[in-house]
Amino acid sequence: METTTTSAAVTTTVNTGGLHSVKEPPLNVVNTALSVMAYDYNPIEKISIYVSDDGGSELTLFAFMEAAKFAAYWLPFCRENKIIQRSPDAYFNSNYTENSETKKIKLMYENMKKRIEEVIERGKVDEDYINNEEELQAFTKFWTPEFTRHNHPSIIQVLLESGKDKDMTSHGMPNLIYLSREKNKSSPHHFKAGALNALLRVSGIMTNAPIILTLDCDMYSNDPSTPQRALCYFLDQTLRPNLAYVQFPQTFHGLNEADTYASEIKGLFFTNPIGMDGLNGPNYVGTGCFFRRRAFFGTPSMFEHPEIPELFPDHVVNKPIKAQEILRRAYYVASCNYESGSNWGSKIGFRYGSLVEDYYTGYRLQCEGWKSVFCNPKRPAFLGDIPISLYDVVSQNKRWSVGLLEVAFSKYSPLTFGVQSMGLVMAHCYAHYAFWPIWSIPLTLYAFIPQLTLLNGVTIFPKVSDPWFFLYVFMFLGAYGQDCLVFMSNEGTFKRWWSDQRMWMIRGLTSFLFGTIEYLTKHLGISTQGFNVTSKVVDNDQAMVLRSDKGRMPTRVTIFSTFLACTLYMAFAFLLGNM
Ligand SMILES: O=c1ccn([C@@H]2O[C@H](COP(=O)(O)OP(=O)(O)O[C@H]3O[C@H](CO)[C@@H](O)[C@H](O)[C@H]3O)[C@@H](O)[C@H]2O)c(=O)[nH]1
Ligand SMILES: [Mn+2]
Repeated sequence: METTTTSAAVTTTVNTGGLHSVKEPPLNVVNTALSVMAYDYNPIEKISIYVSDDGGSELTLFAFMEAAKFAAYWLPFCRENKIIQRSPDAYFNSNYTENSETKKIKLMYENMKKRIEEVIERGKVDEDYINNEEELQAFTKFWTPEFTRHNHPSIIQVLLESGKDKDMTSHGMPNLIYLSREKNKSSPHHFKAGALNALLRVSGIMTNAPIILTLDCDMYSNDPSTPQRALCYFLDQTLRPNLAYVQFPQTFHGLNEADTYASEIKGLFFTNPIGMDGLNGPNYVGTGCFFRRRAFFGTPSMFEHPEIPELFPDHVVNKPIKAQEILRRAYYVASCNYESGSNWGSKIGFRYGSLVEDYYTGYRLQCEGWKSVFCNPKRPAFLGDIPISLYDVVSQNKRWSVGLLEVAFSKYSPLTFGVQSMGLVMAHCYAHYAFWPIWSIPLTLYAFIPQLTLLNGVTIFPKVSDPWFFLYVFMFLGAYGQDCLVFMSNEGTFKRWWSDQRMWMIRGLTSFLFGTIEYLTKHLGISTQGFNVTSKVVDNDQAMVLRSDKGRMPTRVTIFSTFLACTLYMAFAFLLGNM
């Protein structure tokens, strides 16, 4: 697997928590994987797709066994018809031309979908859904009665082997590997960062491509030429050898006109990365990002040795991925205690210690002297699902808040360590995010104090006749005007800006506030909360199932009661003030 100027091996990792077949439906992950398996890349055999299933769900493995079969038809169909939209679900929902060929492939897709949905409905893979001895073995060997999500051995299944497996036109196919790392209660699993590090090692042992794309299960490829676009940067002599990653923006499909919950998060995914691109490069946002494998092993000038030579980023794998020796080693590096006492998570790989492992890893890499690039093509390279409800947005943001504060008050704080390592301006960009949650303090004060003063007859704002009033007006209009202009100049609309402002207030009074409280209680040892996966369903019935999830009710009530209390209080003050 070497890099030449014309082709490079690419590893694509698709993450699914599979934590909940309702929150992260296997069919979505399958669509994501198929969209990248169908990349326009020559030779396609150099692409390997690793699916990390952190929930260890047999349903996900089953879905991928089906997907591997369907891929043999889907890949040549896309290639021969020059299809741009290569996520089957998105393609069949678009305005495609119907003819006998598209009808045939649609029928196959529907059949696959039906089988996957039936298996999900039953909650397990029955024997009549299993096609051969090899598949049967996989299910019976791993999913024993003792198997639980939090306690199970590693599972590695090679579903497609490039070089051996061919599509219906005898053309090559990429590697497709299913991985669910070992889990047990006594070893920390480090959430997504832990899953990504296991992927980094397993892919290192099996194919060791120099370029890695990380993709979440809720984001499919929307443009088959994306790898070439990213590779242009990696092969550019002027950018090498300090370039660690090429980040594409997170873009979403299915936003309504006003983007009610401001899910687009324009500042985070568009405006700020454009600015940071003019400095050392944007922060990593967890998905749609191509990395140079070498960046995970030390600074550009100081190589950090992994434990075994097979994991060196320049190691050449010269055995087939199904070779006994390769598989044995892959299981070894996917095990729970492989990392104990090692540098994984501190000096090597994705970094541990924050719930926003993406922000933290990008930050630490840039502190080490690595650079990054923001690539924002006209046609979005990836399209993702937006959180489906206000509750989801708010709790996602609460999780981010906790993660950001973990960085803000660590020994790697952007204010201290950051300023020393990357300079004042870059450190300021990172600090801006790290301290986001403490905006809850001024926002909460702003939401309550004016009413309090109103009720008590105290004036805190200058009178219209007072010359200071103009300074106040100037600052008010200036701040909002500038924010609105920046928003609108990046393909924004006034309506969406308004939603963005509204959500900022809602976040301030809920996510940021509760995130700060959770961070404080966590650090005082009172509570230990983890990573709650954002749900990815759009189906209403399924959403209802999710809503009735018993354990989550109390947080929802407390989170919204603050906001409700504030609104009622404002209304009350308004009425009283007008009497
Ligand atoms: O223990 C875990 C938890 C999560 N995941 C996966 O991580 C991804 C991201 O989780 P999601 O619930 O979608 O989080 P979001 O808040 O929607 O994601 C944003 O924020 C995360 C934390 O900063 C980043 O990891 C994501 O890339 C970024 O899109 C998903 O594919 C999950 O399956 C795991 O593999 N293992
Ligand atoms: Mn997500």
